[in-house]
Amino acid sequence: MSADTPLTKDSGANPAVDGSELIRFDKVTKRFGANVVLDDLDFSVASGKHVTLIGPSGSGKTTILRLLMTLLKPDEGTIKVGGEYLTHEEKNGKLVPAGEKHVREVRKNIGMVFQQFNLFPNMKVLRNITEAPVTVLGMSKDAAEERARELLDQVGLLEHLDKYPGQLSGGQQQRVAIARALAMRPQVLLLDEVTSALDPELVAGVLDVLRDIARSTDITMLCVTHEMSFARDISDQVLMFDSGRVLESGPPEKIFGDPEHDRTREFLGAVL
Ligand SMILES: Nc1ncnc2c1ncn2[C@@H]1O[C@H](COP(=O)(O)OP(=O)(O)OP(=O)(O)O)[C@@H](O)[C@H]1O
Repeated sequence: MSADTPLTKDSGANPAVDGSELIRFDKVTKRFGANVVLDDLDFSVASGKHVTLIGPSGSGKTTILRLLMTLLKPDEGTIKVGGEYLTHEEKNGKLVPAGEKHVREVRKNIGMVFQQFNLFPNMKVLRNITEAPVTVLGMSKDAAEERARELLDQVGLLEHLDKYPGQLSGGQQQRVAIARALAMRPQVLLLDEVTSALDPELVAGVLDVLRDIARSTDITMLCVTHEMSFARDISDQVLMFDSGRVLESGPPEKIFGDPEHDRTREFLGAVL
């Protein structure tokens, strides 16, 4: 299957690239009061692919990531990750709202990096990374520390493992946050505008780390970004959102080079 397999419901089935579909939104609607933020949304992401969500402010991109992190619940529809319902579980042949234990299990497959880093300020860098693997996955402290060192090396921060987050620049903190997310060995990494809180001179270092991860691992990435050249570099697929729906999708060269919709052209004209 080629990387330009369409993802919208209007374009029919979306078989996964390697046969496995990692994320599936099925008729998902999310409202905040009268504001319909996601409108009967269908889309899926194939395992190992890097998918970027673009679109105007308020079009629902971050809401999608927050639903996947179970920070929000859909009003209608279902979400599956790795073939398991995130929003529901099957009991006695019936689909019922998911319980906490089920949600925790499915969510182990998902890592997220937030705009604001969200590191634990009172823990040193190494402990920030080992904490969840030890407490949630039950890894031994030694194994977790070995893995944390490998990851810190990968994000170029090995010499800072004994510092507190407050002693690091924003860009360095964000690279620690990336290492922390990867330490849980998630199948999918969610990236929510991870450079938008950074001083401009720190952006490139973080994006380089993510480019390296995209190139060197088989992790699935779902990324919300306003960094269009980064999106062009790492994406197998770009989804253009408008008013809570996928307006169009395709490989970056198509979306950035020859979009179908005027609305996409206008949006890209404003941000590029
Ligand atoms: N907790 C909330 N309560 C009420 N409204 C919300 C909440 N979270 C998001 N919204 C609204 O949902 C809509 C979509 O927000 P979302 O953050 O998903 O958009 P976005 O496409 O990521 O925008 P941006 O590019 O500006 O981050 C917006 O109108 C926003 O005001």
